[in-house]
Amino acid sequence: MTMFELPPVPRPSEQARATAQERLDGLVKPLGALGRLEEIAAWLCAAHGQVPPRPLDDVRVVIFAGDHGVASTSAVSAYPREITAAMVRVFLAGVSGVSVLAEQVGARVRVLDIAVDAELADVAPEITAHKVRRGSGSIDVADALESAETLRALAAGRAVADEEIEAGADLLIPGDMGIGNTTVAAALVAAMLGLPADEVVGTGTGVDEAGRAHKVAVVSTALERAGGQAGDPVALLTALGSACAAATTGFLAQAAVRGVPVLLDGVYSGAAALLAAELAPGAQDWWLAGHRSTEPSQAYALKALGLDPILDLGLRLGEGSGAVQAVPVLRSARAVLAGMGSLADLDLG
Ligand SMILES: Cc1cc2ncn([C@H]3O[C@H](COP(=O)(O)O)[C@@H](O)[C@H]3O)c2cc1C
Ligand SMILES: O=C(O)c1cccnc1
Repeated sequence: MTMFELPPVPRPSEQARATAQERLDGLVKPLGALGRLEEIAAWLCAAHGQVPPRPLDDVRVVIFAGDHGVASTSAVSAYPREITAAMVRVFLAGVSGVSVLAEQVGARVRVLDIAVDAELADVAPEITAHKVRRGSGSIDVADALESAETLRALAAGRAVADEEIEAGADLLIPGDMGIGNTTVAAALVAAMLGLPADEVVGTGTGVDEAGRAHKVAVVSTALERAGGQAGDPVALLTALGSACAAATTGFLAQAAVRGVPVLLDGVYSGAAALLAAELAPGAQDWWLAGHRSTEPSQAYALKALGLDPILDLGLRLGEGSGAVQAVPVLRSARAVLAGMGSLADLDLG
């Protein structure tokens, strides 16, 4: 087991959750009539240790961008590797899918070049402050990273979570950008959960059936090459992950260590969450799943974490685009607790 020590994850307040449930039961509605909204309201109270929970005004998306060697050496995506760097410019220009959707809910978007296979320091120096390397290794033929790079990427993700929390984040959302990353996510989930490649590989950006079969072969080869590291998340990230996967893992683990709620997004944050929960036991108590991706590995990851997606819109974009759309649901859950009258005050004439 690779040594990677994290501070313990605090427990959300069970007392606040119970108080919230009592309050919800007394609101002016039939018992349980607000369904999942009630569960989310109680979850937020447990996270904040108070009833009602605090407003979720400051929502921050962090996009971890990087290239994956598999996309250079093998046809695993419907789009070319160069899209990754090009999309970083789109995020900076504020016209990406997640940029537009985040604006709808007043969330900020920050993009970081963790391992883009291009020189982006001239474009925006601040985005390369946590860069680990240019591209990660092609997992079917070599390790994705050196162990020291994995540790650096994990530390970078943790440092970014700290930066955002210290700047006032009420809610964090991980985003991803990296052509080929659904192949890496599938490999990580398969290795963690002991599943065959064929169960977890999806069509990503839209490969056809032959393309999916090729992805299955690539993931199977990678799993055979890396064999038997399921119990060691750091070794798994080194062998089958990428710098972005490790940074996202560190980000999710550190948010939990700091007791700050997270809305997970799609397939990439699902895979990272599985690893982060292994590194930081109890971290999943601080996360909600924003939406269900069409990628099968996300469903396995969420099930293993005991998380049930809030939205199911058939999205397959990533970037944090699904999670940001669940933000209004969380705000509604809070508003119900903060504003509804009580059944006891009902005037029955
Ligand atoms: C223009 C464009 C914008 C994107 N934004 C997110 N992704 C998403 O698609 C990629 C993963 O799918 P695959 O494994 O099939 O390559 C990642 O970059 C992910 O963030 C995009 C993909 C494209 C083409
Ligand atoms: O759902 C996702 O997260 C996803 C699906 C396909 C491609 N990129 C991301």
